[in-house]
Amino acid sequence: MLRWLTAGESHGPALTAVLEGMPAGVGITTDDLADALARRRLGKGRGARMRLERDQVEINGGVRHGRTMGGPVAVRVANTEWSKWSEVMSPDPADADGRRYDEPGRFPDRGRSAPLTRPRPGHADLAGMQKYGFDDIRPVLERASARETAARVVLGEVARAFLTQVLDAEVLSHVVRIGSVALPDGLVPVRGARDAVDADPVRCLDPATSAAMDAEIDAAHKDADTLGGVVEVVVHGLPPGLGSHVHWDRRLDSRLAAALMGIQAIKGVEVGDGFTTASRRGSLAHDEIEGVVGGDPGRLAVRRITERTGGIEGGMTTGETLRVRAAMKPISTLSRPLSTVDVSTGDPAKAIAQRSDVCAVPATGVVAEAMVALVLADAVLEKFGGDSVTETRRNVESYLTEAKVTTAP
Ligand SMILES: Cc1cc2nc3c(=O)[nH]c(=O)nc-3n(C[C@H](O)[C@H](O)[C@H](O)COP(=O)(O)O)c2cc1C
Ligand SMILES: C=C(O[C@@H]1CC(C(=O)O)=C[C@@H](OP(=O)(O)O)[C@H]1O)C(=O)O
Repeated sequence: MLRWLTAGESHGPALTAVLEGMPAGVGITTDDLADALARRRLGKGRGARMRLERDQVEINGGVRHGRTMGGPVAVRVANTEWSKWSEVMSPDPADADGRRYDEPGRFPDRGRSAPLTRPRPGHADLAGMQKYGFDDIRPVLERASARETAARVVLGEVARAFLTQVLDAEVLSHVVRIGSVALPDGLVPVRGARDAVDADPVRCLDPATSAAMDAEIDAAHKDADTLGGVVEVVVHGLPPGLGSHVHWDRRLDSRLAAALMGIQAIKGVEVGDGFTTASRRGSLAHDEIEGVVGGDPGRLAVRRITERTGGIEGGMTTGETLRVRAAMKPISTLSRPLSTVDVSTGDPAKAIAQRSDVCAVPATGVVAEAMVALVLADAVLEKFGGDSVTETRRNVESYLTEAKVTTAP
């Protein structure tokens, strides 16, 4: 069983990520993690912070000479802008001279240390203040911020390496909607399409749609507004039988949905054709099955004729391409801020409006890949076990070799 945890604040010294349960022998390097973090910074619509800041990644445990050792993998992702925030976000109450950060007059111009009291509708600000009894939004926004997704992406990269090395599976994502602009139905990235998708400014497969999405972001930016959209994660190379129909929390679709919903600003999840399927008749909703000639003698090879169900039936992978979507709401920090209440006075006010992303949908695809990779790595270990990559791979091979019915590629 895989377990993972992240810690750290948006403007803190570093994020910390821990992944427990990864077998030994997974090939992973600091450069692999840095490349994954660089992908998360890509994409049109990100705010000034993405240009100013750099991720500094360091593996602090669980990996030796480029291979996992079976112990918890610990990673630190430092923030190069920390020096500008070291007083505001100091973990200790006083500096080296013993002067307290909360002493009256300590911050004459207040600046970043001034209490934030005008909660943004749509962010975690108000509910977080109410829940934890804060009179300042700062401690809420620091942890609610999607800066934390950098920590998930490094762990997801370890999971991705495991899936590649055990199954030759490939996890990739693409953007299928930004605001009102949608990719035409039926365009799904093939194996190996990741670099081409990443090279596009909005991580969209189709150049004409990409240009329209680009223009949509420019228009929202000009209007001091923000946008959401939809990302799709596609996984090639999974065997049938990950997850299970026998209990709600063993269903793979339930686990994927929870993981995707756990990403900041995700408000909807769809498996395969999901919501569209709900409007179809049964005769056009499912993937009919056919036998494939020319398979191994003595066993049956099958495939689905269409790809509507997204590669999951009964909470289990079918062996077809897995396809899940996540819908992201528009960013809630608007430079033309929404109405709110100043909680220090009770007066009507405009919400805090710091620099912010206009659209973070392309980056969210990379985060969604990480979450899907973690859930799938967990499901692979649940089904096949193994304390080393070699052992897990051997278990996969014997399952596939002995299967009476195989899913044809
Ligand atoms: C990659 C990414 C970047 C984001 N960037 C911003 C941002 O710049 N400004 C903002 O207000 N929200 C941003 N968000 C969304 C907030 O983090 C999110 O709305 C907030 O934590 C409240 O959670 P909820 O939307 O799930 O209710 C981003 C989300 C993601 C996934
Ligand atoms: C820092 C990241 O995203 C941040 C996520 C975020 C939010 O509210 O979620 C708000 C913005 O930060 P700030 O308010 O400091 O400008 C984004 O830049 C990142 O993705 O690395």
